[in-house]
Amino acid sequence: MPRFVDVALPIPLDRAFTYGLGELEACVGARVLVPFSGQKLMGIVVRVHDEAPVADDPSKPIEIKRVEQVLDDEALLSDELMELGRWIAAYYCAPLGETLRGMVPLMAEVKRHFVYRIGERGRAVLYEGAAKGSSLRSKLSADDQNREYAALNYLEAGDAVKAATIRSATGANKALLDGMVKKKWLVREAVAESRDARRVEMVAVLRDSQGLGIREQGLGGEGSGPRVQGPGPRAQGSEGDSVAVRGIEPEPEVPDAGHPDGAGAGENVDRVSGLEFRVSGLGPVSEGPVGQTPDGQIPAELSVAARRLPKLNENQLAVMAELAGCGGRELVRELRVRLERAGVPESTLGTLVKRGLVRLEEVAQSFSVSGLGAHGRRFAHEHRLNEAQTAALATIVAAMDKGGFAPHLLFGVTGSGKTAVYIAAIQQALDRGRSALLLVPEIGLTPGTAMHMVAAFGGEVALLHSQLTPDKRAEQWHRIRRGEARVVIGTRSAVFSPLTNLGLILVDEEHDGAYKQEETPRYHGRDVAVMRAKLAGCAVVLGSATPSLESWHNAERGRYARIDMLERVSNRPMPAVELVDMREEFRATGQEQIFSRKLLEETQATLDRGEQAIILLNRRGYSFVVMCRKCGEKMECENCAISLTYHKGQGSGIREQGLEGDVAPPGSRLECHYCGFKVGVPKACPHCTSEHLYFLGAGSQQGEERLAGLFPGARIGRMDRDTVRTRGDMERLLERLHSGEINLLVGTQMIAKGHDIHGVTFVGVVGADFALGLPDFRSAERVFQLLTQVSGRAGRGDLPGKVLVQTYQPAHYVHEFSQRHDFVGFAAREMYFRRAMKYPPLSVLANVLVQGETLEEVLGWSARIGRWLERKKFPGVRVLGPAPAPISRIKRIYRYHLLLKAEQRSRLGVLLKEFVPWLEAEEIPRRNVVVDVDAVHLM
Ligand SMILES: Nc1ncnc2c1ncn2[C@@H]1O[C@H](COP(=O)(O)OP(=O)(O)OP(=O)(O)O)[C@@H](O)[C@H]1O
Ligand SMILES: [Zn+2]
Repeated sequence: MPRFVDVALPIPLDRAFTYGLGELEACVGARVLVPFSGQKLMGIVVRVHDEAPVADDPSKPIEIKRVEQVLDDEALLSDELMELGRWIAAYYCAPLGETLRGMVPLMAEVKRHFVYRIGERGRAVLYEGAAKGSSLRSKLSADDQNREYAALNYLEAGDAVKAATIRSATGANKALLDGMVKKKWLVREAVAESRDARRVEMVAVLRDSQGLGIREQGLGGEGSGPRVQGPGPRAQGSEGDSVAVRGIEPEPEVPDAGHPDGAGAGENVDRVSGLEFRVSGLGPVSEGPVGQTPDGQIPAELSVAARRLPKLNENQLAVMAELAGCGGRELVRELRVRLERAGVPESTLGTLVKRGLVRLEEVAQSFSVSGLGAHGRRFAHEHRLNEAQTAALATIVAAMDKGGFAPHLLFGVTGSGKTAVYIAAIQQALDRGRSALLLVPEIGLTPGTAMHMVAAFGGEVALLHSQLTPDKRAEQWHRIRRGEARVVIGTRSAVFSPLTNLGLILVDEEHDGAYKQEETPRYHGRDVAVMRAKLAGCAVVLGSATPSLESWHNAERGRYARIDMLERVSNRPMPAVELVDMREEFRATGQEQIFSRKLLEETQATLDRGEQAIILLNRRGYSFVVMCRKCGEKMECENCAISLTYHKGQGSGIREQGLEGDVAPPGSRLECHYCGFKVGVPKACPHCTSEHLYFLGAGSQQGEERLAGLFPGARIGRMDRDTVRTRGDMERLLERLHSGEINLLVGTQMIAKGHDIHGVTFVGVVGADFALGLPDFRSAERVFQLLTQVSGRAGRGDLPGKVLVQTYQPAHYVHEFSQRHDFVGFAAREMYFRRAMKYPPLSVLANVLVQGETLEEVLGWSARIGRWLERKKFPGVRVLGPAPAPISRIKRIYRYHLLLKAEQRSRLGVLLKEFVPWLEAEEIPRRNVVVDVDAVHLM
């Protein structure tokens, strides 16, 4: 028996620690509790071995500490994920323990109790036992054997149950249960002890992944013929019994049942009688490349192998149908109301839970499952994939079928219908018995994509977003690991989901900076996704209308296969983009205005036509600079080297004529957007006591106020981080846009994110090229992305769109290319600049950020690092700096940085390998020196 384990601990040290095991057993990838400098820490076993550590000084033998507790019987992190963790730690120069900690969201589980679930082997035993009687070879007494069977029976439905509950129901005590865990009949899991009952409610979930073969066919579809988008039945369960199930088909035009005057009793009953299980024989699942059928349909995708068909009475069918009709899950509270109206007894739900057809889950109340019904119906209108989509899908499916690592860049213009391709591709992965992962930059900002997925895959989706509580996150994690959720949608850390048998990884809006983690480990979710696909040996698709130059470069070098979708769906044209030269505008009007005459005209015309307009003002707040007219000083944050932003209060007393020297309305404040620091608006300049304060630069709040004055009849909405704080806020705002309740939307770059609002025909852009002046080599790329993405919101419905961009730099090449929707041209031009300046992707870059509480120590450390690098002269690496970071102080922390530019990654690797030990030897604290490999944000 191995005697030692090496444990990676969540501390900023780049090594593992050896502990003795004693009588305990542990495997690589399991969590353990160990003593560490006076405290108890949870770490992950990275090696199990027999090599006693040798002391440097033999006269002082090392005292080996013991592992206190092993928390997992099996590896929590699979070999694949452990390997990924090691790669991240090495590539991003991060301590392994801190890296692994971020990969398992279960650190909150220590003081928890255990629950038991039936395992695969337990099921086999149960069925065999039923057929042949109990095993004679067991050492247990006949009574204990009976208790074991009773426990298996009790757990058969698959739910997780506490030991105490099992004992009272079956007499099996904890020792007996743990014996069963050892035999792998049962699985043991740690879960949270207590829940805050007020914040949690129950959701009923259709258990379709359990081989029951029941799927809703579509929400409002016609119900026949193969369809590509939307929920379709798929292969599940064992292959043995070939039975195809066409599933439950709710009738098309059922009104949103959640609506008070919606589904009455009659309608629900109608829906019940409309149910049908059609069973037919079936051919093999999907042979041959998809997309080669003449009509562009996916062949054989309706093939479903189901293990057994449950017999249900009418009431039970009603509940199943109701659940299927709202995407496979619904709040129990809501469901009850509707079932009561339909005259279905309350106990029916309980019966279905007992029969294992429906599962109850707890959700935090903030998770708005309710409303999915309405969303589901809106999303449900399905499209037959067009030629480009079909070809894209065929390429992805071919890669999946060929097997092995296959990276792709899906370059699809805005409105080309990438989401439908994602859904179809995920479906194909599931049909092949494999799992799929979809990464999105931020679920809260684009709830649409997630809703589409939930509508399409119902209970098989695990949604991992930032608003999950640690408990919820842990629960989702277990669900995924058990294979109950084979489709994971989430933000960057979802790339660590414990999915097995991955078939496909999709990264939507792969250019988005939100994929970059700005704390240790500073990984890039997109690049980790590619690595995960490599380790899993599966296909990966990075999708965007404005790919990052990194991915574009990889495609040009042939590392990624490129898939193009160059046209919008349904022959919709790209919007016409026009520039307004704001210097001309000033000359003509003699006034500095936020909005040009042309922009106001176009907005008015759009509203007059009954269409919707969007106006981008990419700064939040009212004014983003407050300056003294007399001494010229700007109001800065106490903690950061950043101008304070003026946020206007909502109190009365708003003056129409500017704000100069005036008291701001009640509730007004100056705010730092980096640290959150707030102060009241001073009556006089703190530097020179002059009363002439000057408010410059219009943010979205001012934009809204001005537009309200200019268009009194407009129904205005604002979308920025002040008005949208939660996913719920965003969902409500989008709902009001979809319904047309809002016809003029003003906001920051949030409005540019993948929203698909069909009524928008005009987009106005104010001050977006301001960012061209930022000291970051990616500034042109970012402005191009923003212009293209925001333009992409126009003309997504039946009417064509128009875009007006106000600029002070009309000659900049960003405008030239974005006006023509020419990403390829832009990329070529930008690549030329990157090559000349040796910037990524034509070099490898790491940002070494030195930070500390006093300027002296920061200067001292960065100077020493600079001198060391100069002395070492690492070949193939250029060092820029040390210099103050563009934002030289944030949250009272001083910041200096050095940029390392290497011709090849291996050259940078050589440097970094020596750098970290050198820091340690020099006693420069690790947490004060951040090494940001492939840095995205250089400010
Ligand atoms: N084959 C199709 N025929 C008609 N409409 C389609 C088809 N496929 C998708 N659509 C619709 O086209 C619209 C745009 O699709 P989607 O939102 O997926 O675009 P996208 O490529 O993700 O764009 P963006 O990059 O701007 O987010 C949606 O309203 C979608 O329902
Ligand atoms: Zn600040």
